[in-house]
Amino acid sequence: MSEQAADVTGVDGKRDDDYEHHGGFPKYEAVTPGPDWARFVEGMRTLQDLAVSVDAPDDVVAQAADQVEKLAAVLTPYVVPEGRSPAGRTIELPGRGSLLMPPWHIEKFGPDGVRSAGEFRRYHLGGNGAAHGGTLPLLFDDLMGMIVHAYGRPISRTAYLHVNYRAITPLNTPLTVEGSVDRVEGRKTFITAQLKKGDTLLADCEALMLELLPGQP
Ligand SMILES: CCCCCCCCCC(=O)SCCNC(=O)CCNC(=O)[C@H](O)C(C)(C)COP(=O)(O)OP(=O)(O)OC[C@H]1O[C@@H](n2cnc3c(N)ncnc32)[C@H](O)[C@@H]1OP(=O)(O)O
Repeated sequence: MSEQAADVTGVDGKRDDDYEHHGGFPKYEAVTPGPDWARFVEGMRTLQDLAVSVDAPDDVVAQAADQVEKLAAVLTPYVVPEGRSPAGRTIELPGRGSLLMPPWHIEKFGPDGVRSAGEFRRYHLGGNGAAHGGTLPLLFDDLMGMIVHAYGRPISRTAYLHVNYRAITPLNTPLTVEGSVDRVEGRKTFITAQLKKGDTLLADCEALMLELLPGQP
């Protein structure tokens, strides 16, 4: 696995030193994992979709449970501390290679904003074919973290995230989410973002990201 430091020099000229010393955050570095990581993550996503959508006979469920337990036993010896797994740090993969994140890919990343595109899958189902309402704040919150980082602001945490649900968010349909910094006031970064299907607004979001003080978790 090769590692490279993320470029954390932003529009206000803040460099790695500033980045590393704000808050109690570990430094995350982008990685390019081995060739099977992408296949592993996509396979796990398929399993997540299946785990929430099958109604299989007991003997089939028993077989699946046996195999899942074997797989967990294979992986357990390799658990590492936060920030050391490729999950969440593999920029080129959907959801940065993290199962927590919807499998969306970054299309634009810079001080003028971040845009990401993808689909919600069966795993994200809420009811009646629509994405679960809780998946949208997850998508927006992760986007806010990327926006504040791409803008060159120091490590910040979400103080509030206000989501307006404007229309049903469908599954298995190409969507985009995009946002940018509106204004900065001291420690506060105000950001707005929109989730769209084509030109149709599905949801919009306003967030306050607060720069962490030294030592804040
Ligand atoms: C590559 C790696 C990139 C990593 C990016 C990470 C992104 C992570 C995004 C997240 O999801 S973080 C997880 C969700 N957020 C949290 O768990 C945060 C929990 N809350 C806290 O830790 C503290 O409340 C927080 C650090 C956000 C603020 O605590 P402080 O004690 O430093 O702030 P304080 O209460 O003194 O408020 C500072 C200012 O912000 C204002 N403020 C704080 N919370 C507010 C709020 N909720 N609404 C409006 N204003 C708020 C507050 O009024 C005040 O305004 P003024 O300076 O004008 O007086």
